[in-house]
Amino acid sequence: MATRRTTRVEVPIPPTPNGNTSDKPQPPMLADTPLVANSPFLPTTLETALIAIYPGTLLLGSLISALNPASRNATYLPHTQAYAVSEAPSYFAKKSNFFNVYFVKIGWVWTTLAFFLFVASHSSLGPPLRLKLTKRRLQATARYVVVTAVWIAVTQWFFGPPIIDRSFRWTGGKCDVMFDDTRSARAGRADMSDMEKAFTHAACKSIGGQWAGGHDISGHVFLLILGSAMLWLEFLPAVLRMDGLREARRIRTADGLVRSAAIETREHPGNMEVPEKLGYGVQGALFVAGMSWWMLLMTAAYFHTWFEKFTGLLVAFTAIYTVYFLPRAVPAWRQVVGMPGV
Ligand SMILES: CCCCCCCCCCCCCCCC(=O)SCCNC(=O)CCNC(=O)[C@H](O)C(C)(C)COP(=O)(O)O
Ligand SMILES: Nc1ncnc2c1ncn2[C@@H]1O[C@H](COP(=O)(O)O)[C@@H](OP(=O)(O)O)[C@H]1O
Repeated sequence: MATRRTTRVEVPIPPTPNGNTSDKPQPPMLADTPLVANSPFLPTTLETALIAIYPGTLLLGSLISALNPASRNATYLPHTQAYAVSEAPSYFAKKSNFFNVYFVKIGWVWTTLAFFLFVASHSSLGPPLRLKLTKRRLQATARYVVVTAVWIAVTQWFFGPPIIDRSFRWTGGKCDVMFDDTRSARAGRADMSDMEKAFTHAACKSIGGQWAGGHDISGHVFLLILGSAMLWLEFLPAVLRMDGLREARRIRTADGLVRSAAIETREHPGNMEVPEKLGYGVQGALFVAGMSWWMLLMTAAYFHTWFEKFTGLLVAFTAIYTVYFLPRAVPAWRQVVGMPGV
């Protein structure tokens, strides 16, 4: 059987505060590992740059809609969160566009496929394409389950209507059904429970009503940021040959002190097997993350108000922070979900 070529990455161990240096890999003894000054609650410089792409994309989209004459002349309809179909300023401004229907609308399927292709095929998590449960694979799955639970709660179901629909109601929105009195709309209304009538956007649309009056967090912005940020933060630490996203991350250890994440890397502190080729898993995740970026830009340019997009970003960032950053500062939470590449 062919074996994969690997590169061993040595992480330079800087001098300890008392001036000692170590030229051999040392066992992960906390007392001997260097302390780090920065807070474990904060992302590294590279992570900050990666995260800044998201608000940057929302700003760029708003700029496109403000400068594009076709957008400026089109009529924006707040109850559909879109421009009037007959005046759509671009193919991507139509809800029926191919990428919306077959990529975003079933976005969690693509994110899930890309995630598990990566987890099953990348050698940093376990033997590629072999059904072996490793701690890294289990913890990656735990991260996926938590992020998926947030996606379900925000967009699909949260002990009844999802959070997006509940927050719409809390901010004064309602289902306006006055203006559709067709036979099918009347039949739909008769079939529905009182709770459905009052609460869900999907049910409101199905009876020909208009979801109007409240704050409608952008589900597209939320889903596209949540899914793609999860993929980036999973595969970047595993493929980077530099310490930008891996060892430069700071964690709080059991003794309450802050150190480099390298000390929790198994086998040898600071060392990790890094395959030379990207492989299908990383390529798949890159493809889904790239498509998500493009659709995020299109959503930013043609749909929703800026505040609805901003709240979509905020909710997605809260979930990403809880799963990918908070564990660094909270050892008990790190035991459950781990850290990618560690
Ligand atoms: C409340 C907590 C629940 C706890 C449940 C535990 C979770 C365990 C996870 C188990 C694995 C789930 C596997 C999921 C596999 C799938 O992906 S199947 C369904 C795929 N569906 C989608 O991809 C739909 C994506 N679309 C949307 O979310 C919305 O359409 C939208 C993009 C947000 C936009 O909504 P609009 O209505 O168009 O505004
Ligand atoms: N990039 C995009 N391309 C096409 N339609 C988009 C879109 N972003 C948002 N929309 C549409 O705008 C509406 C609000 O989206 P959301 O709240 O999920 O951000 C949804 O309409 P429908 O619910 O009528 O399909 C959604 O399909």
